[in-house]
Amino acid sequence: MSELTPMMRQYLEIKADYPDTILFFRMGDFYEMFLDDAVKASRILGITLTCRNKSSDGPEIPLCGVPFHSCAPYIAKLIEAGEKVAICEQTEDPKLAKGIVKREVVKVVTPGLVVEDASLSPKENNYLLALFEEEKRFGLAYLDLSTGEFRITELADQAAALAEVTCIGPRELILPASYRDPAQTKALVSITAGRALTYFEEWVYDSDYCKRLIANQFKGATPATLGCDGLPVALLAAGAVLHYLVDTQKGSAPHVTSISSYFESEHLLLDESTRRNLELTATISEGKRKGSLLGLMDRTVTAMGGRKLKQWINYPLMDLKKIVERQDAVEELLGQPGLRGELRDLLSGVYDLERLNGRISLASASAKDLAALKGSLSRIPGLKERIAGLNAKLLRELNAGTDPLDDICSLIERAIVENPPFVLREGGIIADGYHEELDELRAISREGKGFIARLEAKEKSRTGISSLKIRYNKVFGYYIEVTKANVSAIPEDYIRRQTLANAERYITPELKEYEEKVLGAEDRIRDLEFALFQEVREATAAQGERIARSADRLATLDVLVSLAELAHDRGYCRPEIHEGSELSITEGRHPVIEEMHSTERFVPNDTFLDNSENQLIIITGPNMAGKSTFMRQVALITLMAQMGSFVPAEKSRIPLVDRIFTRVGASDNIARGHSTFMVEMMESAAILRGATAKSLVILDEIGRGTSTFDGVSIAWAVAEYLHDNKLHAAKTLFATHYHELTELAVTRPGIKNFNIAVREWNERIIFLRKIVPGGASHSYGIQVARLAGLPQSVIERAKEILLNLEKGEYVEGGLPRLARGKQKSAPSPQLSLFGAADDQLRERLRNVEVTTLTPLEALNLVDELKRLL
Ligand SMILES: Nc1ncnc2c1ncn2[C@@H]1O[C@H](COP(=O)(O)OP(=O)(O)OP(=O)(O)O)[C@@H](O)[C@H]1O
Repeated sequence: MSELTPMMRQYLEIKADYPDTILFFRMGDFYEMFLDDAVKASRILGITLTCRNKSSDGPEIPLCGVPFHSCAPYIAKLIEAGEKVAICEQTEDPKLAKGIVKREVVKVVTPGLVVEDASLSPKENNYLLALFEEEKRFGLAYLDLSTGEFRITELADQAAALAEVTCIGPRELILPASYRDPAQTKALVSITAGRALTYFEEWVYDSDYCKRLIANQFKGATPATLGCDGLPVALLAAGAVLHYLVDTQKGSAPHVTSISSYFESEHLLLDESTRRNLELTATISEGKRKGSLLGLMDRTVTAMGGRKLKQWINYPLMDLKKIVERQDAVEELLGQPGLRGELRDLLSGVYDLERLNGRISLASASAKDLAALKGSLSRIPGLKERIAGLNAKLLRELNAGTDPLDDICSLIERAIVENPPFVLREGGIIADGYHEELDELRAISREGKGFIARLEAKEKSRTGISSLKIRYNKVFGYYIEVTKANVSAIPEDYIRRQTLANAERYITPELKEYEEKVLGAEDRIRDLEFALFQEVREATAAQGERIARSADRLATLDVLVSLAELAHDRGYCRPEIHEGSELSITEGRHPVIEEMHSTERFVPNDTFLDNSENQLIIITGPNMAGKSTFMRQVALITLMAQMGSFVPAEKSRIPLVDRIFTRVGASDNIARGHSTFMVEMMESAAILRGATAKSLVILDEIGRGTSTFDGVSIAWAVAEYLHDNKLHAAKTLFATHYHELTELAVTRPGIKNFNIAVREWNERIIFLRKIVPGGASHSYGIQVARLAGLPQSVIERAKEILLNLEKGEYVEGGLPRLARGKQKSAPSPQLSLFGAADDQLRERLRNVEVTTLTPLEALNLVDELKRLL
């Protein structure tokens, strides 16, 4: 330390308090970074790394910097890379400072707490989430600082908590310090990977401290007045979020005005793999919005609407009344295409009010933001007028609850010019007529400028120098410039200030007097304008809660219009939601695949499921026939129905479903240390544990990740369990290539067989895509392999092997192949595991010559038959 300059000592002292951030250390017009920070930041930002003290005796110090007036993109880039940035400002005027200038960290920008547009995507929330665990309860609290939304919930097991975190998709996590333990770290890898992490010691999660933080943030509120006292563990997590907020934002975040809590039971539950498998908000292959259900459904025109729609997809409702209210609104809007167009036009001029509100509260909004707020609010009266005549309850409530915020609109209208500049301290923001003193100063400034123009003319004629000019620069202020050739003609009262190669610059007392007046006025104008702007911003911030409420209503309106637009474009029907058990879909389609299909017409299919005779449907059929598509479409239609959306079908009756489970495809998770088959079995186990009679279960080829015999046995037992165990008897769609499973329908009354029809033609198959009753007998795997382009020689060889396997089956039993040949009318040329023993019994009996049988032979025969059986 002793070798260091006082400034570096100050830097290191401040840095010690912010070890896991990159410290932006303000020095004049730059933010400088030193040492390890400089090395890391220069790499991420692609800027030059230099060295301080290179020539002197002291230690070499790596250094890099970014200009303070254009630091935003640099900060955004560091945040994007998952770093946190502490902004350290000079907190006293360097001109007045004795010794080293005082400096302080004024805020820490972190990935979970950014509010600048450059670091956010419009239709995605940006959450900071705290997870806390106490007595086997898992509390989650998450905040989007950019919009002020703060939600908490509590879950009873770790898997559900992790699934919820994945669904929320926070950018940054706060975890208890005990989670640094390697065992915990491993268990949490699914949520921690790729996210910024902060660990808090136990004292932060203290109930009294939490109550104090809540009272501070929410103006004296208590957990009870916020309606959150039923979620004690989640509240402690909320405390951690507030603690972090105080720590990083230094000031307050007044637009965070309440906490809303929710319970698992309020929503149709979807576990992590189901969300992924059904590609609700992102595709499996590329993780993109496009191609997902959200991508298809999103016809919103505001960023707020886009975020809300995502929430509706992630949290379908369980409350019949609320679903019907949404449906009523969608139906009414669907019936009025002209009105819908007008509403969309008006809404598309509404900026992201939630984020504007956030920036206004955090005092980071520019005058442009205020103008955008005014422009957006000015759309509200038109919107209200247009929905005023509608009948649906939700629309009437939306209308009543949307505050046009006239007072804010007219304040901004009066105070801020039409098209204000982005920079705040250069003036040009406040409108004429808003403030008397400002108007006077502006008059002086204008007049002063006019005076200078007149003075220039006067001096030209006095000196006879026609090229004489009065100019201005930052160093000398106003001056008179005369070319070298005319210098002899200058009057005596000219005072020389500067000599250039071919000109001289002068001032006169008269010029300086006016300069003072003009420049003094301009300085004052700039200061006054900034102060007035801050006043307007503060007055607007004080109405943050009202702005937030209106913003929420407009977002809902946008989503409802979007759902109506979708229903209109794609010809959807209104599902009848009911509390019973029957799920019936007529001519249902897969919403995403039908839209992607441009060449092949999407073939609609019917579905009927209930909790008695059609509880579990075994679906067989060739590869590529459309089994997965069919099952997913049933799940998606159910989910869309519970969101309040219309659905891709001619007609549908959907029971309230408490959970949708899917076990689809081979998704392995090597990162979590599980093989493909292990994941498959873990997901199946979770389904058997969690499914209820009100659930919908989609099982796509379970058991295929292991040997055929093991696979069939597991699939068989799982189907039986879901049928026999009434507590877990969920409505189930079960696709399989194990045709043996079709036999379950014989003994189990709730199990039915369906298959997806194909037609054979010249050794090829034609997919009809129609689901029909009965089991299939053939997988046509080899034909599909041929379609996929497997070499002809491989296809031929596969056919030979298949034939041998089929024949070999019967030879192994020791029975004559000829007899088997006569049996050819038997339904299945497919390798039949369970049919073999039956066939052998039958063959054996058929060959018995009863008339010549001795009693002993008869006895032996019975014994043999029993053994065969
Ligand atoms: N009803 C339909 N109408 C038109 N095309 C369809 C339909 N259903 C499925 N398809 C098309 O068939 C393709 C294969 O469907 P899907 O993956 O559902 O078959 P599968 O029977 O599950 O196959 P596998 O047994 O090989 O997994 C889909 O990608 C889709 O393009």
